[in-house]
Amino acid sequence: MAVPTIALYASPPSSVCSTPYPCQINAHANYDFELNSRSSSTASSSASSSQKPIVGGLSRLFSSPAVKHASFSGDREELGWHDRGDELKELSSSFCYTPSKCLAGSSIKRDQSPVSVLQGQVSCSSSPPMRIARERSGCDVGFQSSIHGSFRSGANGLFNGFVRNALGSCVDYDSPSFEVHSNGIDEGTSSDVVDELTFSMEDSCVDANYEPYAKELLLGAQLRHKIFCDTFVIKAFHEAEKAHRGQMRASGDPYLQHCVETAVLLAIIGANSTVVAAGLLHDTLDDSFLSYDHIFKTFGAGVADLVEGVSKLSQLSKLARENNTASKTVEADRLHTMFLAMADARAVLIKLADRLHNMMTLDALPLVKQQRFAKETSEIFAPLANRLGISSWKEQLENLCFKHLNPDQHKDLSARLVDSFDEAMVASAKEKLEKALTDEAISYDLSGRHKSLYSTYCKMLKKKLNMDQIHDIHGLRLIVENTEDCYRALRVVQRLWSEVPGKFKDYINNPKFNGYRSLHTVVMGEGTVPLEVQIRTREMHLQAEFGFAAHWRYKEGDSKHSSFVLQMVEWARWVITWQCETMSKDHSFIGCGDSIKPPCTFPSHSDGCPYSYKPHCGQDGPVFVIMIESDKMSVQEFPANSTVMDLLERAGRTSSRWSPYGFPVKEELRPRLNHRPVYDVTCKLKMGDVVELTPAIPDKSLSEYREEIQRMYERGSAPVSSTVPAVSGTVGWRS
Ligand SMILES: Nc1nc2c(ncn2[C@@H]2O[C@H](COP(=O)(O)OP(=O)(O)OP(=O)(O)O)[C@@H](O)[C@H]2O)c(=O)[nH]1
Ligand SMILES: Nc1ncnc2c1ncn2[C@@H]1O[C@H](COP(=O)(O)OP(=O)(O)OP(=O)(O)O)[C@@H](O)[C@H]1O
Repeated sequence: MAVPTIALYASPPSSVCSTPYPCQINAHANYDFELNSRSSSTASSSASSSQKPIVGGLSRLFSSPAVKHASFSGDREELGWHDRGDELKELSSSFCYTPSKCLAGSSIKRDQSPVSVLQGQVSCSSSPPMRIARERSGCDVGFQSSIHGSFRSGANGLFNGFVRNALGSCVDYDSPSFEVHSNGIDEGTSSDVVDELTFSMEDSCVDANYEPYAKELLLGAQLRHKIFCDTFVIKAFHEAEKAHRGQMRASGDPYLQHCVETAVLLAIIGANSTVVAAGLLHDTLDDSFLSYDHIFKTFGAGVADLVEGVSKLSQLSKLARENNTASKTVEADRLHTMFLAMADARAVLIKLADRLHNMMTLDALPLVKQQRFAKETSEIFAPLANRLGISSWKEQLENLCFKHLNPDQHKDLSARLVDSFDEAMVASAKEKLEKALTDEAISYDLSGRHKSLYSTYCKMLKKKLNMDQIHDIHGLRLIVENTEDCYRALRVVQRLWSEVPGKFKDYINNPKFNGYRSLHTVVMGEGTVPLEVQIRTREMHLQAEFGFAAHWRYKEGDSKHSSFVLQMVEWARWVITWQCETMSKDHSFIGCGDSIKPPCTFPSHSDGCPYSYKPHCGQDGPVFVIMIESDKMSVQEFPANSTVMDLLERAGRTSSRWSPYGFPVKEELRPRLNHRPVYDVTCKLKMGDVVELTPAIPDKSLSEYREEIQRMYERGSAPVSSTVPAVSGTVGWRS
């Protein structure tokens, strides 16, 4: 059995720097279980000699006294981490059976699907590259103007707000992420922002006065992805280094390492330099002296807003974690929606990367915290990654949660999957199919994946199957040009291998109720291992990724979502896919990415498709607000344009402390909106607002409180205890 190798070390540094494709970097099969430890020796031996010392060197340097311990924990998520070589393998769950083919140079064309970028799948096509007739500039202009037009036309709608946020990721569509100008800003950034920046090349100098560990971190990142050679990103590294200097994580490692790993995760899925820079700075607002204004002045609104967005998401996540909100299905769903709606979709992406790295390094924390984070991750962040279509992150998050929450099952299934997983078989099946398709002159895009440990576990549970009955642990997906080619390709598959009886499904002639179309068959590959082959056109594939038949909805099952939620998720997913695919483009691969690119208009249904829905830009979606009452948090849904008064009325209806008319019985019970007192209860609620309803002082505590004050005065001391807040008259504790 072939043993996977460490993803990030599989390609020589030069190729990593020049080809920022996930598939090229992730030349491995990543199983987040025992396979990792079994593969570690192979992994390290396959690492290039110039890379190996980085891990060793870092570990050495991290213990250097040069790294000072900060007086505060530094990590807002209370997470510790440590540098473990094998954890780096978890940076992607994708694998490439024949990575060299992807890199084989200009003679071999490669179609990189945007979807597969995010799914971490590999798609290499050989014989004639598929092309979509798409006038690049015309298409982009159409796309941009149509979106601009739509969100401007209904500025009041919440959905429009979301669209505007989402659009933030699209407006620099054509900016080449690696072209850096003297001001350090990506092309495509508006000139007025550029004018405001205080960036200088000197600041970005790699030879800045870094501690050795920081230098190594930067170098290590540069070896893994060329975006870290971008001066704008280096500048962000520089700021992050300054901001977090001396801070340590619970593991004793420098805090900066977490920032770099978060940014590397983003770079690997194709995020541009703005997002990667924000990834480096993502904790600076909360955990350092840096202010929004400073980030704004130094990096522009693009980065500053993203960092602020991540900070807000972190606060919500903390609130939810402390209140165990995510465990309630309805509220968890509202939280997902809120996350997507209140922030630029890219801020969610950064938060996910931050959480993924934290999950990878969870072992440094006490068990109880490990459990708490794993639980929240499984309830909030893995589903979010699923909704955004970032399958490789979703799988890693799920596998890590599984490991922490169900260690016995995890261990057991890991051991069994190690024996059943046969990467070599899939690699040779893929090669064989490629050759046969080329002989038949069928244009194709072929990708492969192995089912993740957790997905296998869930399928076994859900369908009450044992492992031998799961037929899609190994799978190939073939995307061809038209329906006729689907059937031609099917015949090729049937000629090559024998089919498992009863497993053929023709969802092209008989689409599923949700519109999903594809041919499925299971064949016996070489040996006794079944191999699932899915065959579809690009159009069918887009339908299976966006909109009605989207994979995230298929995976979530029968959940009933409002059309607002559905649209929001699809928008976010589309925006991120578009952005990452665009940024992952490498100009040396002609035609790459053009085959299964997200469509210029959203969503991607064919004309007249009954399942298609269009974003209703004038639609006012609901608002989700966090309400904290008597120390209990809930996520409440309100119609668009609701006010604080509406919230008070709703709270009043369920609280004995309120008058039958929905007004507070006691005047002092004033709400606080985002930590500030509300003076005007007619102010509108916004997505993600946090409203605290100051609890009434129970008579008992009030009298205790008075007694304590009395005692203090009797003792001649003022009430300075932090547990005894200052009072004004006889009213509440807070204004
Ligand atoms: N996006 C999307 N993918 C789907 C949908 N239905 C099926 N699939 C994909 O197709 C695969 C196989 O689906 P089916 O052939 O219907 O298989 P099944 O009935 O679930 O049976 P098993 O494969 O044995 O579990 C799934 O594992 C998914 O990857 C759908 O509605 N949307
Ligand atoms: N045969 C296949 N070839 C390539 N990719 C696949 C194949 N089957 C599923 N995928 C993709 O792999 C990712 C992980 O899917 P996963 O294995 O968890 O579920 P699934 O196979 O789609 O569904 P289920 O578990 O219900 O069978 C998804 O992005 C999915 O679209």
